[in-house]
Amino acid sequence: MRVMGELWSQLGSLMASFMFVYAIYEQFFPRHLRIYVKKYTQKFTGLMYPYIQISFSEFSGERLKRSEAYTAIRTYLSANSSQRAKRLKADVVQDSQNPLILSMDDNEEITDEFHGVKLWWSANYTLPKTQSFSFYPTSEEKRFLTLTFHKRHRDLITGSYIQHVLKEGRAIAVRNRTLKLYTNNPSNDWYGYKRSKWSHVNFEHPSRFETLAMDPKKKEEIVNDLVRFKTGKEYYAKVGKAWKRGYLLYGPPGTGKSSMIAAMANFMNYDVYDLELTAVKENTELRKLLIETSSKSIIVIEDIDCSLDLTGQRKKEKEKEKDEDEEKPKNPSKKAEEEDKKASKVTLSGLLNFIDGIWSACGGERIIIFTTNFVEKLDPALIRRGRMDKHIEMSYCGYEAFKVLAKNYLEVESHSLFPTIGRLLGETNMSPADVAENLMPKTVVNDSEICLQSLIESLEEAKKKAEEEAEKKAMEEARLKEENEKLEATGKSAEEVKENGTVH
Ligand SMILES: Nc1ncnc2c1ncn2[C@@H]1O[C@H](COP(=O)(O)OP(=O)(O)OP(=O)(O)O)[C@@H](O)[C@H]1O
Ligand SMILES: [Mg+2]
Repeated sequence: MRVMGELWSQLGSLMASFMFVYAIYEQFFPRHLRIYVKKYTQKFTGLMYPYIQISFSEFSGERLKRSEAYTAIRTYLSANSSQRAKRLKADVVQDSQNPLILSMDDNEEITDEFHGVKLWWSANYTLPKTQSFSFYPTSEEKRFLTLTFHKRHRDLITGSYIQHVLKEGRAIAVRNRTLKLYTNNPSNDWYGYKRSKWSHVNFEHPSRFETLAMDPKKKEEIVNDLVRFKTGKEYYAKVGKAWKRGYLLYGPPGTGKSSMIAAMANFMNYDVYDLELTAVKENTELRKLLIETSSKSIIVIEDIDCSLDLTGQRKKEKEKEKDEDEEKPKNPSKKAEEEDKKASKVTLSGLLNFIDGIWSACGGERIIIFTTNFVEKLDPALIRRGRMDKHIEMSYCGYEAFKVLAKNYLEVESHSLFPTIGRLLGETNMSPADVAENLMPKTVVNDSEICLQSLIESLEEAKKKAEEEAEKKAMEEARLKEENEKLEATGKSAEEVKENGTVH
């Protein structure tokens, strides 16, 4: 004990002398001299120190994008560290197959071995230069992983080991992958505690191509297109095109546009980013959201005609509004507020840049899908080929599509009522959603005949309704035609009639 006590006191006085010398050095040595000394000390220790260090930062560039290498290495180390590291960090990921994820804690070090060579990995972080007190991690905290190895193994490590780690990390990530459905947060939440532009939940949609009711030829064409895209990395590189593809899904409500997106995601094993454009204030925000999406993903903008002021129709309406505005002056402050609201929205050119600007190539392997009920309303610039490479029409239920639904819902592949249904489907428009609703069993007993009969009744009703509406329309047209003919006969202009009342 006495020896220990003496040792401590000697160490204490040594530290005190060192601090004293350092204080004198700091005080009396000019700054440029100190830099000089530091430079040569580092050079000298570099000569003596036989190890090489490589660091991998969490974010590449100016914190724009999470580094893919960092993520892959972290995954590799998480898979290996739980046995080797002594201080582990536990993350509970609720929506994962394996909810408890263990990884090495900050400032912890683990060893790895490659072809008999030993190397060290450590997880580190640096704090921001200007510190302010906060309960939450600041956005300036920089995390990085450091790899240390002996300099005589430089070629092996930089040549094969790092490639091995990245490959393994990516493979582990694919094996553990559960599909995610992301939705964008309002920009006010981007820099708070959560610091996240996208929120996600597990994507567990049951829709598959097998359950999708549509023309089998069309379905096969889409599946082939997707396979070509997935396996086309070299092809896209060869022709100098960014590795992405745009689909425009259009058709009446309930024809399976959203179901098609889910089927695509399940088929490709891609995450889905459901982009709510109305929550995006401006074009720069749109770009930031895009950069934060990962590759192997589908970016979806549903009902594009409703999300934005992008349609020719709406532009005209806006012009009309403008004219009206000029006529009756509004409360000026309210008007300014409204103008401001309009100005802070995403524009068509912003969206075009989002789809095919240079930023959209970051990450690659991405599919962009727009859906709309009214394709004719969209600005042609938005949907031209090259942007939306493939236009897919989701139409009313045909006979082939009905057969898929009957098989899925009733497990029936043929029935004596099928021909009647086929004829009625050819004569009237009914969405697959409505057909599917009729095929759902109404009682606990799953009687396919009752369901098919109910579908026939609905189809007949729909047909009758459509015929009545067509008759009404024809009568209205005939009345208008007659009125026009009378007008021409009297030689009066339409304006005159409007002013003086109807023609008799
Ligand atoms: N082609 C289809 N194949 C199988 N089921 C379908 C199909 N179309 C619609 N359905 C059924 O109808 C429901 C609604 O379809 P979905 O949401 O995909 O339509 P939508 O075209 O996206 O409609 P909206 O234009 O209103 O968004 C789905 O949950 C699905 O059960
Ligand atoms: Mg939909």
